[in-house]
Amino acid sequence: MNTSQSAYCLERRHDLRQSTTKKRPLVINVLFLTTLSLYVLRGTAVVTYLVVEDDPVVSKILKHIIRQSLGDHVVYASTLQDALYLLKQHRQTLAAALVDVCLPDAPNGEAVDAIVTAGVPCVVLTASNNEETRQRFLQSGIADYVTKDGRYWYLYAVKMLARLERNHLFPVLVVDDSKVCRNTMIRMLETHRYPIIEASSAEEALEHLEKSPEIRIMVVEHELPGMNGLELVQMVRYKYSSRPIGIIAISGVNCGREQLTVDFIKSGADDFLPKPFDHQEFTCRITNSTLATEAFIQLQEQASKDYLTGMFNRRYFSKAADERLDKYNNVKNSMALLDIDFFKKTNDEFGHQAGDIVLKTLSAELLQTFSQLLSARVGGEEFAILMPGINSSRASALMDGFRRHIEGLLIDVEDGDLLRITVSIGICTTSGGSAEQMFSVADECLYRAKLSGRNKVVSVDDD
Ligand SMILES: Nc1nc2c(ncn2[C@@H]2O[C@H](COP(=O)(O)OP(=O)(O)OP(=O)(O)O)[C@@H](O)[C@H]2O)c(=O)[nH]1
Repeated sequence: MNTSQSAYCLERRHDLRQSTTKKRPLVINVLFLTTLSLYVLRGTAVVTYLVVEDDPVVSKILKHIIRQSLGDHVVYASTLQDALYLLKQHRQTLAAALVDVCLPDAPNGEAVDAIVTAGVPCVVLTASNNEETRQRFLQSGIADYVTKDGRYWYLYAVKMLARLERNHLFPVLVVDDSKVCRNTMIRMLETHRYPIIEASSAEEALEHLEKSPEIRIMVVEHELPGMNGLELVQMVRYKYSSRPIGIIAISGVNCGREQLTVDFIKSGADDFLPKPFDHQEFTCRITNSTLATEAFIQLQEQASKDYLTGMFNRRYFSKAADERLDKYNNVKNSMALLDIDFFKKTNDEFGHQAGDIVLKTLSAELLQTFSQLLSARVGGEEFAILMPGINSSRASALMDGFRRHIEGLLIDVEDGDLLRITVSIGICTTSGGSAEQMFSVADECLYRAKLSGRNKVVSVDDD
């Protein structure tokens, strides 16, 4: 490429940056029943929550809170009989239940027992703050025990229902050399629907973390054979610094506990819990850690993804591309830059919303076609695809196939308008170089594709 072309490229990149900146739910109303069942669509799966409550005032408050936080799909019932009927009806989709202890036909928690026996995570709602009753239910396998002590407790109970539905996404690694202690913690965690992985030593825990990057919470006993819990926490925070893992340290050692707590927190533990601990204290701390980890994951997502299309953004692409290229050191790697042709016209003629639909459609096509590859939206109407280990001719064939696919696509932009678009693609192939260097060469090729008529693939193999 000559100098004037390069200069044009820079100008064009500048323009592009400027342009980038512009930038079945099922409702069942069963009258006269006061069992509440929620049907919430999460993706394609229908999730049902069951709430059993006979007090009309409490039911009304719950209905209001649930509608605000979980959805608008509520069914009521007030008796054990109704609860059993709904349990049977919705067994396949029941995510969790909120159950009153005292019902007209079940005054001693029989409904709670039925729900627990059916294997549904259960939050008990009760007017009684009796310690004996609390312990009886906790030992029977309920997830939580909430007293009817005002609005904030109802809010908590409903939040807990939602939590129970999501906990399966947060595998917990339990690290303790005592099988008895592990089993006790596992029983508590199971009532909250956490997937569990066990380790009896720090070394075993590290193996699990290496094999299972989806581990989100780690409970670590300090006294372990070999490497101790504190050293394990230090190593995990060092080795997996960007991984979202909530860590709770535990210890039965009394002597020097204050210093141990401080050491753990300084080393990256989020919490410290002295043994022995109460069922609820343990699960509350696990819940807090899960919430913090979930918030961290959301922040990571927001920082790495494009809001409109859900694709990765340029910042994430550059970093992740370099990491992938490092693993493909001595082979040919390719990177493609793809840009929609005359996209300004689409916006001008059909409106910005139609333009957004085009961008979302193209993104979905890219994600589906290149699901095994790293792709991203790197500018307003510009996308990048990294093809590690793929040579120039293969990369050109792949991209030309995609170009033709897009050319043949009819995009429904609502209002009955069906649009056709074309894309121009530049490809850089090289056996060395950083993601940014490849990006720059691919951009020059893209410019040439545009200049020579658009709806084309232009590639360069720089070796
Ligand atoms: N609808 C929509 N348009 C966007 C978005 N981001 C950038 N654009 C538009 O993308 C268009 C890019 O226009 P140009 O850079 O002139 O390029 P073009 O019209 O595609 O022409 P060539 O690339 O030369 O074929 C501008 O109209 C931007 O407003 C977005 O998020 N949504």
